[in-house]
Amino acid sequence: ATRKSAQGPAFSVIRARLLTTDSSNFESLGLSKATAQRLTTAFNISEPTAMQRQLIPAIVSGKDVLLKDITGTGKSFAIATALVDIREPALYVVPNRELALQISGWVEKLTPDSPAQLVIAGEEHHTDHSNSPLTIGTASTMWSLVQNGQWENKRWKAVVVDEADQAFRLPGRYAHWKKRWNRKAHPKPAELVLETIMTAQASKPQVIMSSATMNRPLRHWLMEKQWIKDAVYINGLSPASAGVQHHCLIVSSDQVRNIQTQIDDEVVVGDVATDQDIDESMMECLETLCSIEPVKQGIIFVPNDGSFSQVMSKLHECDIDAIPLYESIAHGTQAQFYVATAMTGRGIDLPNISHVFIVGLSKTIDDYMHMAGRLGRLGQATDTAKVITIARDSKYVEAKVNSMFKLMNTSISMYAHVQ
Ligand SMILES: Nc1ncnc2c1ncn2[C@@H]1O[C@H](COP(=O)(O)OP(=O)(O)OP(=O)(O)O)[C@@H](O)[C@H]1O
Repeated sequence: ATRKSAQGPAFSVIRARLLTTDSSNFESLGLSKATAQRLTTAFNISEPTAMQRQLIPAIVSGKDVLLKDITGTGKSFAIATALVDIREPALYVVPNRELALQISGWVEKLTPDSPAQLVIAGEEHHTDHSNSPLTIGTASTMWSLVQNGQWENKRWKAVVVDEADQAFRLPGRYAHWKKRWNRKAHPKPAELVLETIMTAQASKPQVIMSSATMNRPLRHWLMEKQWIKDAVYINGLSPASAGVQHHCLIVSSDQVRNIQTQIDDEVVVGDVATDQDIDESMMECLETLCSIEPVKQGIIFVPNDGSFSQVMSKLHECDIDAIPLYESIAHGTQAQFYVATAMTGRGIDLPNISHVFIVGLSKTIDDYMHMAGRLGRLGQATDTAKVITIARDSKYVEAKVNSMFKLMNTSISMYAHVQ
């Protein structure tokens, strides 16, 4: 189907559910026999998902791609696989070094003789694989290389921006004009890196933008910039993961209670304002949840880097086995709990996660979806999977959380052990 957009050029809309052709293996999608075999031997993966059946041929065709599908459907994995198979200079921009390391781990398993070049902060990652076709890194580190005159433009055949909404962080529809001006005056590193590439190259590279939460304004902004032209738009529409329970506990100094869901229909739109501190009552609630819940492995999301050490030391004081998420990704260290922020946990895929704890209100709905999206990936059995938010009792907390869940079309379940 082809749809004419009022604000941008025409682009193809392909919906995974409309698929009719036979595309039940990776070779039939355009990947080489060697890559298809490697997927089976190294990952035990032989059948593409519905979304991947659209995505891989689109990448192989060399067209620009806009990709949206729910979290955990194999977007990053399929993009990396296709780029490895194409073997031409490709740049893969990610929001955090954790995701860069995860993807480069996949690449190493796919092509042990040609590991990706990493462009991320941290001396320990500075291994020279500059002859490798694939470069993976964070926009902030790439931009500092550009500024220091150390950036090597390779005449990229393809440029990927994963978690594109996070990379460009356009102001929301209801953002104050000051915020809009500020955003214009201070472009994000991903924007600066793409400008650098587009200016340096005579022919535009293929551009692939992906995110579970890529909205229409972002798509139009990308087309206005002319970074995306005549793109294949893949809206995966995978069914939301069934079985994940969402709870929200409201904590004050003298009680922990379930959120009230029957409240006046007050809709709070736009970014949810959040209080960034974690107080003693919230920490106690977290500690209790960590001990009473049957957690196989859990991710604890904290509001910011400042809360990190506070949460880590409290968990250690209580003998709870917790480490920063980065340590697990970078060094393969295993623990029962991993601590992350919304930013450092974006896109991370860990197979055994049974619980997500979000301490403090999510800043935005998108943040919530990405944090909760560490669970129920690719239809894993999720009958005990839980996302539990621990929010401080404050004036509009009920209205904010309820309107957020309403907009996500997700229901909040009552948590059994409290009133
Ligand atoms: N066709 C497939 N069959 C089985 N497993 C797959 C397939 N494709 C990818 N996977 C696995 O699915 C997991 C999730 O993949 P990935 O992290 O790429 O998802 P994502 O859609 O990018 O997630 P997010 O939106 O959270 O960034 C990975 O562990 C990967 O090995």
